[in-house]
Order: sequence, then structure tokens, then C-alpha cells
Amino acid sequence: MQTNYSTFSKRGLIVSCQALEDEPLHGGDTMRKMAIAAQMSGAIGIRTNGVTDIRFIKEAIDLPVIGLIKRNISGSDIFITPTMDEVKAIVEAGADIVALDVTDREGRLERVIELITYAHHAGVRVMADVSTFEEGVAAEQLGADFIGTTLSGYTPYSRQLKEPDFDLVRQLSKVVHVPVVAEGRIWTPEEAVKALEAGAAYVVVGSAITRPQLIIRRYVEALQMQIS
Ligand SMILES: CC(=O)N[C@H](C=O)[C@@H](O)[C@H](O)[C@H](O)COP(=O)(O)O
Repeated sequence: MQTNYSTFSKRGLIVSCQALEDEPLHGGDTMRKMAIAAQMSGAIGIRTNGVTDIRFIKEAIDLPVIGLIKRNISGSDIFITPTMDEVKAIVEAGADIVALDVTDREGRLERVIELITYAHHAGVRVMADVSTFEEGVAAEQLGADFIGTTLSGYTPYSRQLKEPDFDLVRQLSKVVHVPVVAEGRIWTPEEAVKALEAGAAYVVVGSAITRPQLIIRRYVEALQMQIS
């Protein structure tokens, strides 16, 4: 479907609709339904994993879609759109924005420019998933169009928080000139608001909306704490 970019002219919620093969909601049809629900309720964009899910979602709704491909490569810790193969597949599938790892690991910052350039030549924008302030600054210099705090807590050297990394959102928003996307461990509307207050242009919420098995576990654990 033709993308309606106008939703991105306002700050707002991006819903991450992702279910890997080992998750109960895995499947293009399920993720498409999640994305339709997101659009119905006022989300301004979707983030999703894999060619099938990108295609299913693009067929059904006109919100901008951020596509990524998670792939584990033996001997590497980089798993969000690690190579050119994934970038090409995401572009081919019709995503509007490619999300990729822009962390300072395994010489990634020297190599990732090639992936960014490819996406730009294909008319697709790039969201850099970073884990630290320094990586966010580097990502802007490398030409990223959006900078997401996605990987804070997921690299060994970044802040290891149970909560969202609001400080990273705040620090980056003060310095970079491209939109900062708050992403990672945002579970409540109050936290989403706090991310906006910290300067985020957009707020990505994933598990708290689209991973029922994690939502259910939180309830069960909360009850068990009372019971035992
Ligand atoms: C670290 C990693 O692999 N993050 C992935 C990136 O796409 C997804 O599994 C997350 O669900 C997404 O970032 C949204 O975050 P949360 O589900 O916490 O709202």
C-alpha cells in the first residue's frame, strides 16, 4: 500500500509487531492483525521483523513501516539486520525505513556506511539502533535518518537497566539533529510520556503490546509475589 508519511509529521507511538518463530503469535497474519489494531488506535508507525511480516503489513495498512531482519551469525553478536543481504531483502519487501545495528562492535561503525548508502540509494531511510550516546552521535555522522535507543542494555558496555534508558534519550535529543526514537522496555503509557518529555520524537513499544506471553508472565509473577 502507498505509504502515508504524514503520520510522521507529529510525534507519537510506533508499535513494534514482532514474533519470532518460537513465539506463540509468530506469523504474517497475526502480525498484520496487530498492525491493523495499532493503526485503528492511533499509532503513527509500525516496526516489524522479517520479509513475510513486512509484506503482510504493507498490504494491509498505509502507516510507515520500519523493517528489520533478526539473524544470528555464528561468531558475531550483531543480530539486527547484520549484513547487506538483509538490507536488500528489507528494501525488496517494501519497508519504508530499514532498522540496523549501529553499535561499536566488531568494526561495525566502519562497515555500516555501505548498508546505509545502499538503503538511501534505494530511496529508503535508515533507523540506527544504538546502545550508547557515542554510538548515536556516530550514527548521525554516518547518515542515519533516525536514531533509536533500541540496544541500550543489550551490549555488554551499555547501561544495564530494567527500565527504559531515558537518560540516553535525553542526552541524544540535546545533541543530534535527526529524530530520536525511544525504544526498549517501555511498558506503560506513563513511561511513553516520560520518553517524549526526555526529547524523543517517537516512542516504540513492542512487548507491552504485542507479546502476550510476556504480558501474562508479568501478571502471574505479580500475583505469585502476593501469594507466596
Ligand atoms: C533488543 C532487541 O532485540 N530488540 C528488538 C528490536 O527490534 C525487539 O525484540 C524489541 O521488541 C523492540 O526493540 C521493542 O522493545 P520492547 O519489546 O522492549 O518494547
